[in-house]
Amino acid sequence: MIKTIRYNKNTALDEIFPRSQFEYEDINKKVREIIEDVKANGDKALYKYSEMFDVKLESLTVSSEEIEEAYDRIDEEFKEVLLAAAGNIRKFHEKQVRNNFFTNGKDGVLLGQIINPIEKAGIYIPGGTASYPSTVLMNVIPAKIAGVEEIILVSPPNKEGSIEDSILAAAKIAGADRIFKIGGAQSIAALSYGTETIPKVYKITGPGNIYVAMAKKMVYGEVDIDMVAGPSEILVIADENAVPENVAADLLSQAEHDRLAASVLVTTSEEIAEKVKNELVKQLERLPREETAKESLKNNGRIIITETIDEAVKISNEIAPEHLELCVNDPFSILGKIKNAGSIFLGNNTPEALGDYFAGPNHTLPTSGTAKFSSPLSVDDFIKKSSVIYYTKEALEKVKDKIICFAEKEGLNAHAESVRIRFEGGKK
Ligand SMILES: NC(=O)c1ccc[n+]([C@@H]2O[C@H](COP(=O)([O-])OP(=O)(O)OC[C@H]3O[C@@H](n4cnc5c(N)ncnc54)[C@H](O)[C@@H]3O)[C@@H](O)[C@H]2O)c1
Ligand SMILES: N[C@H](CO)Cc1c[nH]c[nH+]1
Ligand SMILES: [Zn+2]
Repeated sequence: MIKTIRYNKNTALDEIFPRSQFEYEDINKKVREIIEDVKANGDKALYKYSEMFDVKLESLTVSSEEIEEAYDRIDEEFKEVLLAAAGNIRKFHEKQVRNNFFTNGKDGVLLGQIINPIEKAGIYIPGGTASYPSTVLMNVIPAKIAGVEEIILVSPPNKEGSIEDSILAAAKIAGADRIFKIGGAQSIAALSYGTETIPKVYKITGPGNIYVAMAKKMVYGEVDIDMVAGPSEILVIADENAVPENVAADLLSQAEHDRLAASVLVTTSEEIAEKVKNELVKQLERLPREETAKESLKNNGRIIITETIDEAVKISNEIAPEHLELCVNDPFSILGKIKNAGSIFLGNNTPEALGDYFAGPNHTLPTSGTAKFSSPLSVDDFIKKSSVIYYTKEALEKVKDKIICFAEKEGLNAHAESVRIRFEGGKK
């Protein structure tokens, strides 16, 4: 069910953990066709794909009455949980806010950087095999803090043709502006090109399955995207102090997301490796999503045994997991060696699920090794910067010859002339 590998210095890292390339080429082709179809045929294509993959729809729009009714229907206990989680997420993300800055301008030169929110953002909330109100909070709250004017949320409808109450309630709490019942690659195409019903946005954020992740990759350039946040991943580094029951439970917490999710244990302890393996079998049986988790462990599950924690860290840095748990005696002592990971969880009492729902940092994180070059979703994803430059004539005169020299070296005489003309009336 899960492969065990003994690492030694000669083992190639791509032998240890080749992320499953399962059906990727076929999916790629299919996603491209869906995007082209939506681009050409708008809503008509959306209704067609919704019927094909999800459910036949009468309308794509969720009305504000439907949102209010859903909010009223959810139970009080869950409402309080949503509000408390939203509070933690807001508090954490408010620390990410950047300010404009300007130089003092005393020398006749004023330089600065001003921040503007992205005006329209589209947020994808997965909904195919599970419902993710937590992802609503994680995406909408940073957009709201950044000051995005129009937040458009899309999510696939359930079999009854509606969006779960919990998603709509979370959207109301977080402050989404409009909600549409459409999922998959077709919804990403709709947000990228616009249709009769769905507005085109400037940036799309939010995680999803392989169809969604590939579609986001393909529309990048037409719109901006946050990252490739695909099937979930967890890597646990464990020494002999780890608790096998906890480690197994945490590995399964991500395996249950998707048959292409990845759960990896890297440990220096043979005993922990064996015990975690046995625990996985035991705990799997109790899971309602047993089949998904089992398939995920088969596709992308690994137990890797190393000699040292440094080797474990090296492997982890190479895999660059979405979530990394450090279940070792002194997790803080190895934190400084971690180079590539979306979110890092320290010690035996910090389960990954704490980050998924409640602690405050974002759970939309880079997957598939992209933590080597990208970061968790943040307020930064919903802003953009403009530079500001102001010179007085005296200040420009001091540097004019240098600019003219530079422009002429590049053979761009119109550039040189645009500076010269301000001092010599355009004559050489
Ligand atoms: N990284 C994160 O922050 C994060 C957070 C939550 C969930 N996730 C991930 O999001 C994903 C959710 O996946 P999901 O499937 O439950 O929901 P989803 O909403 O991502 O995907 C459902 C959609 O996939 C499309 N689809 C399904 N089968 C298809 C097919 N055969 N051909 C074309 N399109 C098809 C349908 O349009 C459907 O609406 C999981 O991989 C989970 O790990 C990631
Ligand atoms: N673990 C997911 C990110 O990979 C986020 C999530 C939402 N709900 C439960 N988990
Ligand atoms: Zn999760």
